[in-house]
Amino acid sequence: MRTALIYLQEGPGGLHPVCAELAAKATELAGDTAGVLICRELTGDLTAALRSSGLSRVYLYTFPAVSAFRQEAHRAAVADCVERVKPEILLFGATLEGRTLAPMIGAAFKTGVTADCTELSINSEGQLVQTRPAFGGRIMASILTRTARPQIATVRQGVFKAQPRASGDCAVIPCELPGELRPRLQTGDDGAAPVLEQGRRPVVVAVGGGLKDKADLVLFEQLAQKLDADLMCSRVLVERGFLPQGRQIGLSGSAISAELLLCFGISGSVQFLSGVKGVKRLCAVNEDREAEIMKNADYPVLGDLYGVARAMLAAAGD
Ligand SMILES: Cc1cc2nc3c(=O)[nH]c(=O)nc-3n(C[C@H](O)[C@H](O)[C@H](O)COP(=O)(O)OP(=O)(O)OC[C@H]3O[C@@H](n4cnc5c(N)ncnc54)[C@H](O)[C@@H]3O)c2cc1C
Repeated sequence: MRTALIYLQEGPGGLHPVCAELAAKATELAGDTAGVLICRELTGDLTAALRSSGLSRVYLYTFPAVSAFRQEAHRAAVADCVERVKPEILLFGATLEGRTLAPMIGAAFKTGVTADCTELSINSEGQLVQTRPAFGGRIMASILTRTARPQIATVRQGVFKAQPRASGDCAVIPCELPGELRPRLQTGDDGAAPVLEQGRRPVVVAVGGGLKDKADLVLFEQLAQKLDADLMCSRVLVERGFLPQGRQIGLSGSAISAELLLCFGISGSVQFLSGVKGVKRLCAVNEDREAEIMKNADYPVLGDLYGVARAMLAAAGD
């Protein structure tokens, strides 16, 4: 029987939402589905999330002293789990954690990784067909990992639908890392900085090429702070060195699924828009009424991005 293993990432109140989406897809792809979870301790929230995941079992690595994502610790645990389970398929959410780990595991097992898949299926030869946009989104490529195993793919949040289940059985198999890594990890000091994920708050403020100067970011940082929002950007601002790549939305950045996205001075390229498909409401501020983003916005605001941002700040009581 084919086994699909999913990397389970902790999230607010249990697991990251992409885990339930991957679990639902894995059930379609394989008769046997399992997860690998790395955490400080198995909390009640995590246990509840595992029970409703539909996975048959979870391999649990507890690092009591490691409070955040540590790439060396997490890589070692996932690699150990892959050795034990020998899955045909290994899926990661396209989160910062998933995007960091998938290529490391791919390299360790000398197999391929397909990033940001938009569809996964099994062909007549039992291989995983990994479909994703290529050439800037102009074609869809179907990629096979012909011989090496596992077949590894990352998938962004919102691409597949979660299938909420009634609480069921999910066996928890406690695992320990073999070798010298263990004592070092248990002290919590593997030397790596924790990775923080951006763009997960319900409101996101995004700035783009319309921003003239790096110093102008202050206005949008203030607005984001006032709205309790994450500040994100288009690729142009990463290229100009205004903001780090971790804040980029789009095909080669993060996909977000905010309740409300406020875009300032962003044209709405196909690459940018591919990262906002999961957004519930989009407000675009642009001085060009013909800009693509204005056609895609629920609330198009024709005007100068600085003037509108100042007016919003004033309305919010600043
Ligand atoms: C393979 C590939 C991957 C890519 N991946 C990404 C990606 O992940 N994310 C991404 O964003 N891009 C990506 N790009 C780049 C993408 O094609 C665009 O170049 C980019 O999205 C443009 O960013 P922008 O709309 O912010 O800037 P611009 O195209 O410069 O648009 C600026 C907008 O601001 C408006 N504006 C200017 N001044 C003002 C003002 N004072 N007030 C109001 N409005 C104003 C203008 O009317 C314009 O619409 C990728 C490209 C390729 C080829």
